[in-house]
Amino acid sequence: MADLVEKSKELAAYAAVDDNLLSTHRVVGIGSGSTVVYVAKRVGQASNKNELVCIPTGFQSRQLIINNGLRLGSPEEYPEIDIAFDGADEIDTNLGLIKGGGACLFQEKLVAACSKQLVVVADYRKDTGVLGKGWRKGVPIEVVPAAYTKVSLELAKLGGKPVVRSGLPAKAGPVVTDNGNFIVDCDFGEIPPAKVAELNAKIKALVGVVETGLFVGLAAQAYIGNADGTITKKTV
Ligand SMILES: O=C(CO)[C@H](O)[C@H](O)COP(=O)(O)O
Repeated sequence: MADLVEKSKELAAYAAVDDNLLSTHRVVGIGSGSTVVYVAKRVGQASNKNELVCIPTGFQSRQLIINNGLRLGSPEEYPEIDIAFDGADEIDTNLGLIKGGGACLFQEKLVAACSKQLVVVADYRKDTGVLGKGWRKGVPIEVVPAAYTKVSLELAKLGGKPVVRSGLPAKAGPVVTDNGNFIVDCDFGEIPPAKVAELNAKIKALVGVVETGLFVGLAAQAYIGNADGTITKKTV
């Protein structure tokens, strides 16, 4: 099982890079998570790797860029990104996403918003069709620490079950993001594809919320590695 999942991540990532990284591309966003490890490896093998600048979505992503011999840039220097590759926790039929399992959702959304094209790479477990059906419950929400109790109360009024993400067993207390904030994982149950944008807007409107892990209208394509060694390609 673990081998199948790992193989499907590699399949999806390699195919996504091989199909979409063009010789004309110069600025490439590199997402976060275990599937993106294979993206960074494949970009590091590209014939035009020395002409690329790679924009990270967090600490892990920076390390992947450096360790694969790629040139590191920042959204500050490169606010226009040709293409970005990133993982997802769940993918719906409109290519709406839940992201932030690795607590990198703010920088992931920043890079996605700067990119002309976001290509999602994932194993078959993430292709849930409807957000909120996956094994990892809840929408990750990055919240300024001083506001977490206020925001949690308001998320409950929106119908969610908020839980501040704990750092245990590595840390007693909340997970702290690369931006110094907390993550509140809020379970809203199943979110129909047509309702994702509305829920995202309601959460974003709460004072103290930095960003949500709901990605709406950002992904252009998804590459899903299947357990049988095939790839499902989805576009909007
Ligand atoms: O959003 C993310 C990190 O914040 C990841 O892309 C998401 O959690 C998927 O990770 P993986 O490829 O390890 O399943």
